[in-house]
Amino acid sequence: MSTSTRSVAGLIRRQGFRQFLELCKRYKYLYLAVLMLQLGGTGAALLLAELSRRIFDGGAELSRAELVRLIIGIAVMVILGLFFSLGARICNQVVNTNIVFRMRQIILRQLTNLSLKYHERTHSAHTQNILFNELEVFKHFIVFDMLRLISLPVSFVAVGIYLFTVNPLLGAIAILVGPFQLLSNLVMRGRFKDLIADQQANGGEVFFHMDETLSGIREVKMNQLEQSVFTRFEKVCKEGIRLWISVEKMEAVREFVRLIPEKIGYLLGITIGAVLMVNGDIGPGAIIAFLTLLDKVSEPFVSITAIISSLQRVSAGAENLLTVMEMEPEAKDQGKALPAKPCSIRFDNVSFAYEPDRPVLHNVSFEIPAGKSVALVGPSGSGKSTLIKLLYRFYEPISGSIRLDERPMESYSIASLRGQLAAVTQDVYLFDGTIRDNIAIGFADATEDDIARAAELSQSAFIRELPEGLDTRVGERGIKLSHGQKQRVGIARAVLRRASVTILDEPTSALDVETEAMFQSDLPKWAGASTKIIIAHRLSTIRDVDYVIFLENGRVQEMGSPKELLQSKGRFSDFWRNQHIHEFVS
Ligand SMILES: Nc1ncnc2c1ncn2[C@@H]1O[C@H](COP(=O)(O)OP(=O)(O)OP(=O)(O)O)[C@@H](O)[C@H]1O
Repeated sequence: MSTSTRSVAGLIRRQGFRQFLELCKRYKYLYLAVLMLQLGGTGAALLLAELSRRIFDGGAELSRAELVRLIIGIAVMVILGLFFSLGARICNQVVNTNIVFRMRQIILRQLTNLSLKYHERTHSAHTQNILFNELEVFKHFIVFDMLRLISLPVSFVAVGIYLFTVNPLLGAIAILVGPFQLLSNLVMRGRFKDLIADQQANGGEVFFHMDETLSGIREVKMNQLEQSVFTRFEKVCKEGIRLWISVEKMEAVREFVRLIPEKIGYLLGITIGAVLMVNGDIGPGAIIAFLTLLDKVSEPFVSITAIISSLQRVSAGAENLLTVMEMEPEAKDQGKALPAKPCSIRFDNVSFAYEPDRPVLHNVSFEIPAGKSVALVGPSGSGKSTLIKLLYRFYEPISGSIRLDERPMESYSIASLRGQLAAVTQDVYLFDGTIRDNIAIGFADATEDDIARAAELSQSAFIRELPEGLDTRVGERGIKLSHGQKQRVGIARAVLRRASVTILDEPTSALDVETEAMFQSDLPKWAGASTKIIIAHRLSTIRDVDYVIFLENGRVQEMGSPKELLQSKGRFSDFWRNQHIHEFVS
């Protein structure tokens, strides 16, 4: 982490930080209400001190009526003070709740707008850590400290002036206590920031371990990894305990240092006040006022101390959050709309690499005429899925171009491009909702007829047999459905889209032979006239396609109709014979 990022000044200059500060503007009236209530509280405290001073200075000379009036005044100030603090607390909580939820919305929106590249490179636990741990650090600053920052100067000046008028010497002591308290922020500043950064990193590790264990719970159980998972997690937790205790100790030491000037001020005030009183320069009321208000004068400095500490926490502990906020989101709406009709696809010398020095595609060129079907075939890792990712514009080619209907794909908006692509993958992701929700995902206005047709064309007869039919809940990731049933729902989803391009990543792998055959023969019916790209691992899937593109090590080795390629006895034919000898023979 760079020093500039970790310095408070560097932090304030950062765009990610300012974006959150902007959020505060929305709540300016609530902040104002809190400010007024806090100032009301300071006013009540001042009057309380003044009334107390009058009682003690008046002593035996006060008439009964005056004494009663002063005591009633004190009672009113105490009650007002209570109500001011109640009101401030409620407003504070309203701001707090709003800001936390809005910050979550901002961060989630930013995360969903970031490219797939970011998400493929970042562990989901890391992202969750940002959403929870780092956000918590930020929230504390924005919600609590910002509010205190506003009321600080006013109460300091008001109380300071009052004490000065009561007695300049006592006033000076009270005012000087505060600035000395700021020194506590210098205590182990660098070490404090290092610890906070380590603490946040450890928070990320905790999330990482929990996420890995729970996401892979089936593998953990099948391989009896419970103990080793627990042992590793225990180590991370021990480190967490060490770091948290170290931070708390450091905070305690800083608090101790902060209290020293306050206590010295208290002792000095009592001593000097007593001398002045004995000499008859001030009455006992002045000392009472001093003691009542000493806290109030130093309060702003206590707040500044907390704010600086909080900023130090943010600058060291919210680095990932700020980095994410400053990333460029996908510009999904720039460009013209891709027409809703089957389109031709042309790859011209496309090369691509995920990592700079590891090319995955080399000068890939092919063309798929509009409405035709093409099978992408090749050994594992040859780059088939990568071609699809480029088509979705999840990544950009390093060189070469991809054209849709003879126009560069960059000329179309990403939103319309993705809207015209329908993909069915082997591993269909179902959201926790009903089957109907999962089929109609992204199509809020799909009619019952559309959904029923999609279910029918995807051979999803099983839905009718479920007691709640389309309203059956599928559970987390569709856990309540079999693999084949999930795939049918995925197919129904694609059918509903009526997209220009249909992409099938071996979608029938989990279907029984009979259903697969029906599915294949119905392909033209459900995929309509769309251009079809099929990633194939089984000969049965590609028998009827118009063209086959055989990829190997990121290069197109052969192209042609399935029959031609099988007859030519080239690389594709060899590959197929080796991989699918039984199917081939049959
Ligand atoms: N997100 C990624 N980051 C880095 N490398 C990747 C990423 N995704 C894929 N690769 C690499 O790119 C190469 C091509 O992968 P791709 O998934 O396109 O192959 P594939 O032909 O679809 O394989 P399969 O048939 O096994 O699905 C592989 O070497 C793979 O390791």
